[in-house]
Amino acid sequence: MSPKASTPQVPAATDPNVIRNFCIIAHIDHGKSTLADRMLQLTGVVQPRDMKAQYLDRMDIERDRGITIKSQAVRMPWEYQDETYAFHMIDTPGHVDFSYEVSRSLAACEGAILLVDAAQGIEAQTLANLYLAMEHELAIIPVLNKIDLPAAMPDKYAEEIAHLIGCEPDDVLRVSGKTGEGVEALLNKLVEEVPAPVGDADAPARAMIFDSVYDTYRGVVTFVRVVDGQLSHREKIKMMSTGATHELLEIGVSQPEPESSGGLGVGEVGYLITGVKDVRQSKVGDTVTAANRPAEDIITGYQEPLPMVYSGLFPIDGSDFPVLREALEKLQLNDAALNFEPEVSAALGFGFRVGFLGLLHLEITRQRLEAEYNLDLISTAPNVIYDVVEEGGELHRVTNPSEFPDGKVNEIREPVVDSTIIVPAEFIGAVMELCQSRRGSMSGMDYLSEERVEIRYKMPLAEIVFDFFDLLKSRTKGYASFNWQGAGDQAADLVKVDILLQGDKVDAFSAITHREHAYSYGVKMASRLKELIPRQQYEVPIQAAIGSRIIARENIRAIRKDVLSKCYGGDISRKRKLLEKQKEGKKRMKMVGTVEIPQEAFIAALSSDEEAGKEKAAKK
Ligand SMILES: Nc1nc2c(ncn2[C@@H]2O[C@H](COP(=O)(O)OP(=O)(O)OP(=O)(O)O)[C@@H](O)[C@H]2O)c(=O)[nH]1
Repeated sequence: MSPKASTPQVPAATDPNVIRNFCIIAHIDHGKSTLADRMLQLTGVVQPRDMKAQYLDRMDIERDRGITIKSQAVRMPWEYQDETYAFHMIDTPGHVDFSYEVSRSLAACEGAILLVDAAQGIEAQTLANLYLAMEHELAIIPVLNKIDLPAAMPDKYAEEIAHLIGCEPDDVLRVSGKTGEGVEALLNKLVEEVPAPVGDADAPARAMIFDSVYDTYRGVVTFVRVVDGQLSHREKIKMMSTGATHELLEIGVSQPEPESSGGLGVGEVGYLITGVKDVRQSKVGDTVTAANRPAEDIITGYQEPLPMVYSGLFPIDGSDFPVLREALEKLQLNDAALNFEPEVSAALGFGFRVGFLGLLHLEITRQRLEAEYNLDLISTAPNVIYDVVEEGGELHRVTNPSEFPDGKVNEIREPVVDSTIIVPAEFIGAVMELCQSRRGSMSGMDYLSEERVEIRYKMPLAEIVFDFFDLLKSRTKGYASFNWQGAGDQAADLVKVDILLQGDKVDAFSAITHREHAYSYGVKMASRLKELIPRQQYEVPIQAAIGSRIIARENIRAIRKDVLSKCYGGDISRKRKLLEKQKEGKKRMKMVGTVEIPQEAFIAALSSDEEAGKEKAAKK
């Protein structure tokens, strides 16, 4: 292919035969960033004087402040047997909530380094991504890292990895990202083992988006891998899922600082800037083509990011509602998976029903809303999506327990997941017991080595979203690693439990649970609320109900709180002060039916068991 007009640093449309696209699959802390540092150094793209630990991670921080572009894909030159090769190292998000994005990053590569800490062995998260890489038919380069550690057991873990991917233990490379030992050999191995990209240079352009990020100054920066043809500076491009067209204001590669070029050709990985302001116009998995000569077929595998977990977010101070709306809209610019719609709750006022990819996604979003936008929020208990088939055959997608139909239903379906747990063999019993108590059914078990096993369970998503991982950790002394992926849905015996105060339903406390767990949920909520709601001037019954059937009941006894009782003598100003204070307190009460509930009671009742425990202890 003939090179096109280009800036001096980066020739556009490099010969695909010298391109090697790879990613690094590793568990947190197994040393991905440190190894990447050594590669940047050895290939000479970062000069020794500019080198700082975790170079690429630091760029993230800068990007968050809007200064530079995050380096999702770094280009590095490498001399091998008198030829200069171009490596593209592509970053993969690590967490299961973002597994679709992981899959797109893998689809942009031909090879993957499987990086395993030589003192720890492989973990469930790594395993899940390894299987994904195998599905994409990537060349796998197994590598043990941290061999400089005294605790390293490379022979033992080389056996484990060899057994897992079907190679010889001697094929497993041994490196130290810290000292640099073995890294050069690894780079040579990448040239030898990772296939060059294949594509049709003369066909209409097709490039797959594997990441897109919002940059305050430059708008959306889209990372693509060109499959066929080529994309050039200033040309009009088209997003194939939406048909929207944009002009390519800038195109280039990161090495690792962004450097613009004349274009990108077959097999090349780089970034595009079009000036759009919203990542939803540049979605991960979508295909980019040239507007004046569009391709016919999209690159397969595109999926809309689908929320798996829903939760209601309400500002504690009702007047913050517009701030919350604006904040969510801003976050959405950089998070195509976040979706929300307004929700009104009788108990909590105006807020939003927000869909998330998983609990981590929820936590990150909530933290960002609180930290960056100074919001105090109540989030309702997260729930999964249920398909409810009513008696007449009508299908309801229920994302909020309060929408659960009251009438008779034919069938309720809930999402299930395939989960993988890796533990030392001594904990098999504990893991099985826990999974079974969460309605899991075992789908398999394999010994990775004599001491470590991989256990697979099919489980309802609703059973793992809350506290499953915490329980798993505590029952396995912290040794378990856990991963899951969606596996469709199945029918289940589920019911809605309502909580009533003085006979009125409190929508924020309604929950959908398995029939067997309904009773314990009802009892728990009723007794928790009894503690949290102050006595009123009349008796207040708290009830838990399935439909019209009451399954649990507590009473808050009547009392009139006399704030002046301790105020002896005639100091009128002190009395006034106490009465003022009482008035202030009342302002923060919410009226639910005829019952006044302090805001704090909602927060405490909706917090997890663990948090509730902490709060209780703090009060004491
Ligand atoms: N002794 C030794 N320590 C290493 C080596 N590689 C990484 N480390 C250390 O292991 C820890 C984790 O390394 P990182 O490179 O941050 O690991 P990571 O996988 O990128 O971690 P995340 O960014 O959290 O995903 C750091 O304290 C490193 O200094 C190595 O080869 N030898």
